Amino acid sequence: MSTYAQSRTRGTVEGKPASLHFDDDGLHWIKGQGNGTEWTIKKQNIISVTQADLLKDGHSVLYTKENSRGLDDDGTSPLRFESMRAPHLPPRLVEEFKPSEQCYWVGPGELASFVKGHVIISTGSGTGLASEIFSQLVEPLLHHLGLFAGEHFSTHTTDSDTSVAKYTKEVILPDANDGVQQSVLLLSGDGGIVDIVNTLLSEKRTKWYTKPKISLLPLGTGNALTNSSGITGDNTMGLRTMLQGTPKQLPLFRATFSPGARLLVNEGREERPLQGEIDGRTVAHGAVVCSWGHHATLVADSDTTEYRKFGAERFKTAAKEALFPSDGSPPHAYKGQVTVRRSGEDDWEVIGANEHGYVLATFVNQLEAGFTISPASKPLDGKLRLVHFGNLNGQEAMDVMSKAYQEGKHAEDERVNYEEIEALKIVFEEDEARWRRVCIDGKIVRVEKGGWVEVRPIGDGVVDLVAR
Ligand SMILES: Nc1ncnc2c1ncn2[C@@H]1O[C@H](COP(=O)(O)OP(=O)(O)OP(=O)(O)O)[C@@H](O)[C@H]1O
Repeated sequence: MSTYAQSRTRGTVEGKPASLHFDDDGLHWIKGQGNGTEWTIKKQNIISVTQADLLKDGHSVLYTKENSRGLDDDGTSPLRFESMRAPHLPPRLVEEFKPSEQCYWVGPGELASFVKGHVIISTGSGTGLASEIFSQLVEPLLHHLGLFAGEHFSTHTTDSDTSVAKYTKEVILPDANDGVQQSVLLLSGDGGIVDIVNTLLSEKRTKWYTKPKISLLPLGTGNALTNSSGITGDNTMGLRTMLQGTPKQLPLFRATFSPGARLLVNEGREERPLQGEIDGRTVAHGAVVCSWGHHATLVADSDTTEYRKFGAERFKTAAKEALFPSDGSPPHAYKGQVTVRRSGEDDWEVIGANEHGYVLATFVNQLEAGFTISPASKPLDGKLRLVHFGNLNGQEAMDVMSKAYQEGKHAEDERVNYEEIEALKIVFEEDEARWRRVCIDGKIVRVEKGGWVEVRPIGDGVVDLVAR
């Protein structure tokens, strides 16, 4: 007798007799007496297994299915939602994909009486697919779970780069300050989280303040947070983690700037004052990265409508342009003084000479899927790590950066300083403004001539991130 025959479970699929089998590859079933075609739902596509309401002992398998897409990515959601009613599922499958009882999005129950639900759809994130993915994948799932807009959650779709901050200030913060528990489903890249966190930290919080729980779906370009916090890694666009994950405090850093620092918006054409101020100093908060040099330049130069069409490729294209300028000149040598403070030490130590290529402090393991910038970083460990190299020529810099795509091998390269730090300070000695741009989680801050930035982790969190 085959292994399949020995391990199969007799049951039904959509009301018709079938024999089912679950293994590391997924859920397989054969209709009827067990000698027909085998059907499979791949394990990586399974979102969850829930109790089917019509059948007391029955279950539904909730999963994603690939949409066929045009070669030119025509704006269709890559995945759509599907479900399959099947009582008598293999017990291992039911156990492995049981949703968390603490999750608000599992369906209307006791939690719905005291938790408020919000869905934020960031239309400007990534390649602009958030609305489409909400309607083809997320909303059908929520409907299946018995959750409806207006009744169980409020929906907010962004129409500008200040939408998320405004919604946070006007809707989420007042309730958080009154001690109301809130679950936020955020369809965006890292930028959406940064907007929420900076708004919450720049306003007054009461002693009743209750941290909103955020489920982040990877709808941005790099999606550093989802790729580094165990939210992705399957083919459900973060929905499995939304239903099965646990809320964990999101570690944050504070970047304190000299007084002339300004946020650059609208493809760098406009500037705005920074939102945050603490003890009279200008600050910005982040959960991913603070950088200066090639990284900040390539993020800033590629944040245009034209570049955004390329998705994560935009970073590689902009990197080539930064390292091999079209006039044949070498890459820019960034002038300034970089110092770090290490754990248990009072003194600041100077890093490198006064010309730099790459200066980056991060909490996360990957800045985009497969680009392992900090191989020692564990999900949400809150440890700040420095990645630095000096003024290398274009080919050398490209060699070093390419190693980040080989599981973070650049960290072992002797040209790279890679270490855990407590704080980083940069004093800029550049005349030209474009070489004084700093990246904070994808946002760009330009510092004035002779200005500085200092970065360190902060102890208190303001949101929890649902992660694995
Ligand atoms: N309708 C809109 N018009 C203009 N800006 C928008 C709109 N919706 C969202 N935004 C802004 O666009 C930015 C998108 O950033 P986000 O980080 O979410 O995506 P990304 O940059 O593509 O991804 P990542 O940071 O993960 O690489 C955010 O700052 C957000 O405030």
